[in-house]
Amino acid sequence: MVAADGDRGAGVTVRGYFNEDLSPAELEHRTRVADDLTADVRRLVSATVLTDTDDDSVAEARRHIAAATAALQRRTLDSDHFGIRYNSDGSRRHWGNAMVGRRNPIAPPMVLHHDAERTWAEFELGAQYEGPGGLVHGGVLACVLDQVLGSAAEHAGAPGMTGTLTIRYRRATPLGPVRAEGRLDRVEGIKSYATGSVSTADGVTVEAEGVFILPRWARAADGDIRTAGGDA
Ligand SMILES: CCCCCCCCCCCC(=O)SCCNC(=O)CCNC(=O)[C@H](O)C(C)(C)COP(=O)(O)OP(=O)(O)OC[C@H]1O[C@@H](n2cnc3c(N)ncnc32)[C@H](O)[C@@H]1OP(=O)(O)O
Repeated sequence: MVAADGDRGAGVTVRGYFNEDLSPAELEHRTRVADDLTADVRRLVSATVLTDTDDDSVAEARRHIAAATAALQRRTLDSDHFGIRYNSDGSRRHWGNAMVGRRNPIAPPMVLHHDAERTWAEFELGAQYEGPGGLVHGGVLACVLDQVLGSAAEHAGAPGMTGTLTIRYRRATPLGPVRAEGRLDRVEGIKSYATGSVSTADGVTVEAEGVFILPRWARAADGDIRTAGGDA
């Protein structure tokens, strides 16, 4: 397996992979703690956008937030990012990921599902993802599609870093429930081509195609990267 932020051998350094073998009970516990905390902070973010309360209430909220931040900072990770933490059996945790990270309140979150043909997620993009008034920010939609297309390629066994992502905004996406889906169309050597879309109840709003490229360091670490196990 890949070393933690270290020399992968043959001069290959892989940043952001950490081996931490967690027992099933410990993993279940950490998952529950992460989900509960992150859900609370997401509610806080939403409330921050939508509050219309008085100054005293805002000051009160800020004191509580400062206390909460200090409590969380009593002990922190050794690194400045969560990275991809994995067990020796190949199971992985991308809990810091901006789109799917279960420890990341910025993530909507998207919970990805896979079948033989596609990867998809149904989730809510609320007030904190606003671009034009009442509508989802275009950059957020690009981020969503980057993740879904990249994960579709990865799940189909052809992972890669986004080389090129082409987005077509067909019509505006109102804030609220959305569905995102992607599929791997073809593989040419180290390049995977994926397509996908975002839709609402009224139909497709955004289409995308992406080229995902297995980077040099992963080509050197080929067995490890391509055969890594599922996410927790
Ligand atoms: C693995 C774990 C993932 C796990 C991924 C899990 C899902 C993740 C979903 C989120 C994805 C992200 O956000 S990824 C983060 C955003 N993306 C990045 O940061 C990528 C930054 N760029 C890079 O690291 C690099 O430029 C790469 C990896 C894209 C390519 O570099 P390289 O590996 O050195 O490639 P190189 O040998 O020069 O070229 C190889 C072939 O690819 C072509 N090529 C090179 N760049 C591009 C490009 N941008 N768009 C199209 N094609 C390109 C070349 O013409 C060549 O074609 P030919 O001559 O052979 O025909």
